Amino acid sequence: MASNDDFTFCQIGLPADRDGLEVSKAVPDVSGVTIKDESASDASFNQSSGILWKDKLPSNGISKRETKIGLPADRDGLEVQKAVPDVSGVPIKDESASEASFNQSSGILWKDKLPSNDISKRETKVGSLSFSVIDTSPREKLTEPPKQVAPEDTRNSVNSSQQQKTPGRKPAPRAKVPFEKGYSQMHWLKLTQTHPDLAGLKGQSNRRLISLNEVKQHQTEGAMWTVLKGRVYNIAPYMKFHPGGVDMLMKAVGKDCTSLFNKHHAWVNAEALLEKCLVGNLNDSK
Ligand code: HEM
Repeated sequence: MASNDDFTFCQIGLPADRDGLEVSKAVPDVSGVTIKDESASDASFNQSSGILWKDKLPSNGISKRETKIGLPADRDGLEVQKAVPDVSGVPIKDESASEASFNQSSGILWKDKLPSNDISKRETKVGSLSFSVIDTSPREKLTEPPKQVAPEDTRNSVNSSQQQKTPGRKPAPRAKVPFEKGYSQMHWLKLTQTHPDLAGLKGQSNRRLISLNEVKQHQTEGAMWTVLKGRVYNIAPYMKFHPGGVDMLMKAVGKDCTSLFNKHHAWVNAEALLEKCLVGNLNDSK
């Protein structure tokens, strides 16, 4: 095959691996058939001649046939379909359909998104092979050169299509702070497993009820208490490990930070992360 690039070959009837589809697989009995680009020396498409392709059969073959489409056309707008005659019962349909899709059940491999009046289609039969050559380039293209679009217009049209894709609001930028060496989340996990008393309980139970007033009194370097979802934690040891930075976490000290926490990362599993920092439960009554 001289140049597969010029054609789209389709197997009708037997939905198969699209990528692996070759003409030899789709038409098993036509080993003598070659399909060549018109410009034999140059494998590329010859725009000036407007010849799209021709198919030849060997001298012992039934006939030789050339198919031409009159005017040069947009290469991208061309499709060549090959049909296996055994499955001629399967209709080649919907070339003019308004949607491009692969329909497994009908065996149609593709259709193009073009209005019906834009398609010129020729069907030929050579021996056991039938060919459809469809010129899908819009008619006006053949007569009129493409309209020049002013650069400003192009920009506008790009912008408008981008606007359509972009949702109304941009998501808030992430505010993660690069961690200091030795203060990654992995290091924190290790510390929670090795440190004997991160909460600073000094033997006290972590089930006792703590008032908000007591929480407020713990704002020193070694004991920074906060309330999160009804539990009181000493977050002092976690300060430098907090991915949002020390400054952010400092806002939680001495008060109930539940709403702040949820505002920034409701998905974070603080119960697990701060398990070893638990001091007690908040006493709601006071
Ligand atoms: C008190 C317990 C807290 C814990 C255990 C905690 C834990 C975390 C974790 C694990 C992350 C990384 C999230 C991710 O990668 O998706 C994070 C990020 C962050 N945290 Fe916290 N945090 C706490 C409190 C707070 C508070 C009170 C604030 C705000 C005042 C805050 C502000 C942030 C910010 C701004 C980020 C970066 C967000 C981002 O990456 O988009 N955190 N925190």
